[in-house]
Amino acid sequence: MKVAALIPAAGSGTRLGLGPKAFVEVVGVSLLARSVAALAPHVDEVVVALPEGWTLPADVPARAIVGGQTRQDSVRLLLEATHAEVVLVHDAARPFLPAEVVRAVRAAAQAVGAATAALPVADTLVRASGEPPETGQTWGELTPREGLWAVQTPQGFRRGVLREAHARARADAHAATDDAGLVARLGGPVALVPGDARLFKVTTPGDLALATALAAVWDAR
Ligand SMILES: Nc1ccn([C@@H]2O[C@H](COP(=O)(O)OP(=O)(O)OP(=O)(O)O)[C@@H](O)[C@H]2O)c(=O)n1
Ligand SMILES: C[C@](O)(CO)[C@H](O)COP(=O)(O)O
Repeated sequence: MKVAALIPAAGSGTRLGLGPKAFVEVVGVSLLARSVAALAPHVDEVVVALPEGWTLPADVPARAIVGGQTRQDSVRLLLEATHAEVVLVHDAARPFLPAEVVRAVRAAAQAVGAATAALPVADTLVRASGEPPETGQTWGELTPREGLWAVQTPQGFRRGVLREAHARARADAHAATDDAGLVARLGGPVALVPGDARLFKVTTPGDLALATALAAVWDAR
């Protein structure tokens, strides 16, 4: 059974503020190169969605397409660019991807049809309320965290399952923040596979500082 890694990397990195985020380097290696290196040994091919006008560095073992306006568009275009039976969708912005998570998501996707890495929420959760001018947002309503998981990538799918979910979302003009949610929206089962704290998404300058510190340990493994 052919397996492809699909890497949405076409974002502009607005919150980080350093240009297209996939090309930002952590200790000399880009987020994209780190994500591709983590997935390539586990799959038959790696396909990456890049911002228009950007090219894949020669030492990154992948095939590139031009991404879309949103992450959801980029993943839909990636799905059209492969014939693999199973796909692993992984954010370029999550560079520290343990091999055991890749293996577990792949196995669950093959067994169930859809699976995602995720972690049980460990913090107290509250919905913020209002925007008072001087103090900012205030405590609104406490949200019980029991049973809540924070969703990561990789997310694995039988390709037909995810194609159908994207087609239906497009027909309904439905936007979602991830791909497993599109499958769940149609009533399909999605397995939750234990992720990893190191698999955080590099989103803000604070995350980049954390990534730089972690890279020293990660690269010495
Ligand atoms: N049109 C888009 C938007 C996002 N992504 C990718 O989806 C992943 C998660 O998106 P995010 O972390 O939000 O990245 P950006 O969109 O670049 O960040 P920002 O929202 O701060 O601009 C990233 O690997 C990003 O490159 C993509 O392929 N195509
Ligand atoms: C797919 C994702 O990483 C799962 O947590 C997340 O939803 C991406 O969100 P973003 O706003 O596109 O970064």
